[in-house]
Amino acid sequence: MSSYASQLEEEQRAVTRAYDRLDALRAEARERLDAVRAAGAHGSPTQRTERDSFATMYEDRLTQLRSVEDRLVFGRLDDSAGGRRYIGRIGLTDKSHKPILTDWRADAARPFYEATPSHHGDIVMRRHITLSFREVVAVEDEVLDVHSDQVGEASKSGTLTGEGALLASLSSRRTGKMTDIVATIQAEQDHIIRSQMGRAVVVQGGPGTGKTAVALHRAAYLLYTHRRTLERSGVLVVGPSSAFLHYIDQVLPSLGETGVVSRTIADLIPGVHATTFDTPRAAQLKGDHRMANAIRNAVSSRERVPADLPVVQISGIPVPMLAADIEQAQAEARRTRQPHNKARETFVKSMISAMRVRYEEQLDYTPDQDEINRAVSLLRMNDKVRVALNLAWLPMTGPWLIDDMFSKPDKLRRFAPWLSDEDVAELVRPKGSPLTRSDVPLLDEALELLGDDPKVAARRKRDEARAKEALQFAQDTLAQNGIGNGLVTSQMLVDQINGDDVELTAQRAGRDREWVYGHIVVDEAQELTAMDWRMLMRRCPSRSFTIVGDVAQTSALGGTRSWPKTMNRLFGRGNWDLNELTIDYRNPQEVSDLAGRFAEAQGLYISTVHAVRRIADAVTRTVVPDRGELAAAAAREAADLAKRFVAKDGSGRVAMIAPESLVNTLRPAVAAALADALGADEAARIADQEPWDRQVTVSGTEEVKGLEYDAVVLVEPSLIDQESPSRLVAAADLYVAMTRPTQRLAIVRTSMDEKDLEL
Ligand SMILES: Nc1ncnc2c1ncn2[C@@H]1O[C@H](COP(=O)(O)OP(=O)(O)OP(=O)(O)O)[C@@H](O)[C@H]1O
Repeated sequence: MSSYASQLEEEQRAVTRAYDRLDALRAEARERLDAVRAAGAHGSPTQRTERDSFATMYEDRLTQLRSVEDRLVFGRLDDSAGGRRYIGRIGLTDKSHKPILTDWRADAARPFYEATPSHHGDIVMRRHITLSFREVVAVEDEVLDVHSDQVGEASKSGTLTGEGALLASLSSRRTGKMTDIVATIQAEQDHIIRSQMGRAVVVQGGPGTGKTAVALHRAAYLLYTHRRTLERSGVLVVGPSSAFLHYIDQVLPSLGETGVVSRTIADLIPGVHATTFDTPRAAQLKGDHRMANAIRNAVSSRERVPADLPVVQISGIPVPMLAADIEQAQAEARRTRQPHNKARETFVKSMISAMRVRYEEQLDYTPDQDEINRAVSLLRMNDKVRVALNLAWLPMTGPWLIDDMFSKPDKLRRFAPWLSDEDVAELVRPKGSPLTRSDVPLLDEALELLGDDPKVAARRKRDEARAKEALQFAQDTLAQNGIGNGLVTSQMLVDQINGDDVELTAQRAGRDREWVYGHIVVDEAQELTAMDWRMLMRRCPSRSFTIVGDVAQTSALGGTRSWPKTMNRLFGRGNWDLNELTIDYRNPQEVSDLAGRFAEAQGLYISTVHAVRRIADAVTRTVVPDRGELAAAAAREAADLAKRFVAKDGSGRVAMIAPESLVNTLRPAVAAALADALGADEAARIADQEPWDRQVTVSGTEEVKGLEYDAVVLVEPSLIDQESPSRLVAAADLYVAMTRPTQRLAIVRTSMDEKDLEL
């Protein structure tokens, strides 16, 4: 047997041992679950609740143990004393608590990602283990201490290499789902993943440098390291679009973390889902931080002294509503510092009592309590009083306030006096228009000032009471039974019963607008406006953020083009750290160079990136004489690429990125070309796929943010440029489009287009 084969065999034994242990733990959890279920619905209510809690706990444990099946073990560290530790997705120990596998997030796993020949501590060799299902198919060694014996051994057995594992993972076909990178996290990425919680960590990096990957692994790392805190408060991941959230949704579960809430800004408020978009200019105006004042003005305009104040007859006595009483009652209500709708209760109470005093003043005797009560209830029921009180302090819902403000130009001008006439014209829309993506932070601001729906408040109170009761119950159960057995810790039971399980936390957080998260991860953060940021800051007052983005890819007019400017304002100088990622793992060098040159020529500030792979024919160009031939040529190109990259097993992705005005013409052309090139059945299979999971797509530039494909067909770029709201936005959008492919970039354009824009 060759020595390489014997190395594989040796590792197979270690890997089999880890899987055997995993199987045993699964069987144990399964058995316990069955036993609990078999007990059925018998016993006292206390026993039943106890059994339910155990059942949920074992189910969760089973889910976790199942989710780590793929690539359970991927590394090994050898130390100078001859010790070995295997690195994997989770930590495992044998029955006598001896370690079998070290969790990638544990401190002991750090050198696997961070050790270098110049800084390796007592680690002398790092081994990458590649599995196919449960079989070891490759091992590669990096020797960190050149003086150690392992150098000779590794070179003898042919396992000595450098970046094979990384390059293999980068060249694999795209599946439409992002995969985790635990096995190949690079040192500059690891440094960010493991950085301290409690501060704002900003990650700037060019396209494909792993910002998204790093942000998600950091979330998993923080959940592991600060589980106690984050289990209670939860982690929120904010992404640019639902398609993007679909793309990343398997990364955290594959790392054993299922309890994270992921949302776009458009659906961050429970029960609200904005599906329409403003024009770029309107979105910019709405994103301006002064819009917070506009909302405040809109609310306070409903706390005023009406011009006509009524005098009402109560038991034949004229009772006036006085401006001075209104002012006094309003001051009292404001002093409560409660939101508008809640503070209104104080206002009304104090007004009724002021009017009662006015009533009493008219009498030449002292009324008894009955008479006073009668007068008060007559005042309360009086229509004129009710109308005047509403005019003085109107109860409102958030959506109504937003709708009202944007459907009345006079009001908008009054609440936002900095807007020009053109701005107002850009923003005004018919009453009853649907809520847009850029309305959402304004709505959130309004809800903050108005206060929540009373129903939501009541539910929160109930939840709190229930959680308190459950805690007591958990403590009693533990005291009576004393549970554990290694599989489930007593703390898990308390959390489980108390509803502090991460998954439950996520569910509760997701439906509570006022939920305060322990950490927020923001991806494509350069696109957020000042109002978006306000919405996120409210959700994490501890200011523990991971913020990743690229200021050269900003396409929102109100987005960020300089991190210091935005971050100093949000967190204060010195309270945030800027990290930079510099290696492009996605694009072939030829694509990365072309995109970089273009962006620079357009005046974008771009991060320097170094692409790690070369593919000689990565960029191709097709020029047709005129627009009449464009669709057919582009569709042919897409079909050729589909033939090459798209497989029946669902792997392989091709995207056509085109000017918005051509998308509707291109879609049928691509469908027809696919049928020609791949046959009707295969074309139909692709057409039937869910839009976010389709193997061949046609879209504008906005939808492809953060995503990646094996091949991209970029159509008529100068038209994309012309259709953009500004030159910089156009440049950023084209930069994004060009940097989506992992293998091929095909540019298809007319000769006119070629003259208009150098690329
Ligand atoms: N250490 C790594 N090992 C293996 N693959 C990696 C590594 N780092 C990044 N990648 C891969 O590189 C690709 C690009 O990563 P990612 O999408 O996180 O980049 P990004 O910086 O967010 O890009 P963009 O700004 O263009 O959205 C992904 O397929 C990711 O899995």
